[in-house]
Amino acid sequence: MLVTLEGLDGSGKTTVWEALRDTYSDAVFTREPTDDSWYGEAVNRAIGDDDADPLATLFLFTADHADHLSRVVRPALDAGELVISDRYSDSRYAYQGASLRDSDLKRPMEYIRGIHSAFTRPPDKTIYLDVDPETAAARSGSTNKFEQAAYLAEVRANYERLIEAEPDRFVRIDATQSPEEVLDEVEAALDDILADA
Ligand SMILES: Nc1ncnc2c1ncn2[C@@H]1O[C@H](COP(=O)(O)OP(=O)(O)OP(=O)(O)O)[C@@H](O)[C@H]1O
Ligand SMILES: Cc1cn([C@H]2C[C@H](O)[C@@H](COP(=O)(O)O)O2)c(=O)[nH]c1=O
Repeated sequence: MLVTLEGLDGSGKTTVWEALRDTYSDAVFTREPTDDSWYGEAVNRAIGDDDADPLATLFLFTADHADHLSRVVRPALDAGELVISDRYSDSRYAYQGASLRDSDLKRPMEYIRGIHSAFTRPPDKTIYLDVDPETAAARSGSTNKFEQAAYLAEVRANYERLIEAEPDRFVRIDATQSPEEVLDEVEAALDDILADA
């Protein structure tokens, strides 16, 4: 089973993902962008480059996803493992959907979903840590072009569209709560997900 954690920068995904390692010690913990491949390194260069072309950036993230799928996600799922990924394809739909809003693409999010549909493995469940863009930007420190409240507001609107399209896949958690409360709710959600599997 593939469970993903999604949300704005600073929503607390990595804090939760790290804590879950103790409780679900048999699971495979992974993330996007990957932190152990040259594809991930290329993505991180694009994140840090204010002049990086948004369409080129989409394809770098998508290449990293293809490598992540074939090298980590599919083998683990084929072996019957529980995979928990800190960010996954929805990040691309939400973030690059916003970055490409003023491009020549008519419907960027649909275009990006179309590219993925030919090869991706969709998540079985997605835990969405919901936080307002101002809190997200403040917590993340606004250190790069993605961590800006105005941009994150567009990203959040895209996440809402994704949730509206697939309400059964998403579990929304109020991520403005304390870290302890957020973790409790995520663990309860994950227990329910695994019990229903
Ligand atoms: N529920 C919370 N309440 C207040 N602060 C939090 C909460 N969860 C995480 N933080 C703090 O917010 C900052 C960002 O948290 P974290 O790295 O987990 O977020 P993230 O969603 O993984 O962000 P990014 O996507 O940018 O990596 C950290 O300083 C963390 O300690
Ligand atoms: C996977 C993915 C990520 N992003 C953005 C979101 C963040 O601002 C950075 C890095 O992610 P992290 O969780 O802070 O390490 O990249 C994106 O725009 N598109 C994606 O597909």
